[in-house]
Amino acid sequence: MSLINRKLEHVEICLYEDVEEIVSTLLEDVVLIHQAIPGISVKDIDTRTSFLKKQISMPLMVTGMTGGHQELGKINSTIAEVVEEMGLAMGVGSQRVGIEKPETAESFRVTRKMAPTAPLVANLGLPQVVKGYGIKHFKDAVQMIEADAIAVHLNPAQELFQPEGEPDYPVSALGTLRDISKELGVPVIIKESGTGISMETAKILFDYGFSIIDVSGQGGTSWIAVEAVRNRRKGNWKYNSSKLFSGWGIPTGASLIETRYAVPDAFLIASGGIRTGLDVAKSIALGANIAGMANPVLHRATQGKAQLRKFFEEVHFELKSAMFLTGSKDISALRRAPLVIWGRLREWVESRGLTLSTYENIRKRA
Ligand SMILES: CC(C)CCOP(=O)(O)OP(=O)(O)O
Ligand SMILES: [Mg+2]
Repeated sequence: MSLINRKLEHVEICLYEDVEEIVSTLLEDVVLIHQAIPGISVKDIDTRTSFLKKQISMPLMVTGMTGGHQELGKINSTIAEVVEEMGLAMGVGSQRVGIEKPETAESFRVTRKMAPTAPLVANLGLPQVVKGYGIKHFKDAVQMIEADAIAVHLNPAQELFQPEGEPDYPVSALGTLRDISKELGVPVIIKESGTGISMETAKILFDYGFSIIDVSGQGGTSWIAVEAVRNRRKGNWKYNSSKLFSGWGIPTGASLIETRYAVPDAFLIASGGIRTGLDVAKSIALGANIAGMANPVLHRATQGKAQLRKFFEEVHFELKSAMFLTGSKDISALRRAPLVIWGRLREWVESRGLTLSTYENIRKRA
């Protein structure tokens, strides 16, 4: 029962405890340049793009959050219905519980039932590959939601501070995952979980053949902070240390630049603290192919479909607003939109030995 309880506890903590925005994404240090003659009309703006060989209405996916209990299945169902209606993409939470507790698989399966055509992303953790998960587990997870891809989550910081965590992350697991991916039939996405991907790690992922990367940086939900709450509730000795590390990780804006710099041809998903359509626009201009949101969607989903629909409509308007005011008629134009990187994000880039002029060329070719 502890695995299922952890799934329920994670969602309850993300909804009701203070575990977000411990530090900034540094996206506030990205300024899209205003153009007083945009040269286009808002009505002509095209926000569509493609993801996993399907077209989506704007470069946004709901990144994997939950599943593993009937109540969590209701959340997946609500999100999936609105995602399908609005032409977006969606991931599910770790399906380890759906495999180890088959009675909970319906809480994942409902996602494809409610989103028959949307791009859907399955989810398993690299710790499970270390623990022996093989091609059958991966095929089961993909089949469970008829997924278009599977995200393999990297969560070493969360596992380290989780009371029952499994902080084992040998590089050899990537070799095992590469072998699995060759037989799987759908692409493997590598996603972090709120602490970001560095340029060193991006290079290792690329060397092992993984080039669809969700950076999931710091600035949104801190999963170390989530486990700190669990430690507090359980009186676990790790509590103080997990509080100390709650802001650990690479801010999303910095992780996006590092990953794009390291792997210029990767398909990049920018998640971790993406809260508005302006964040989405900045992420695309900075080099992401699409953006990802989780916790803000979870909050609206628990308020009902109408609230979630209204939220996505606001995000779409904010994205179109940034595109109009930068004179970007479509997503490929937005990717080349002039921008300034200043403040701490500029300091981060320079102290990591990256040159902004080189980055400018890289981000525009993506
Ligand atoms: C992926 C992470 C952000 C949330 C789930 O962490 P977890 O260790 O509970 O996931 P598992 O059920 O796969 O162990
Ligand atoms: Mg785990």
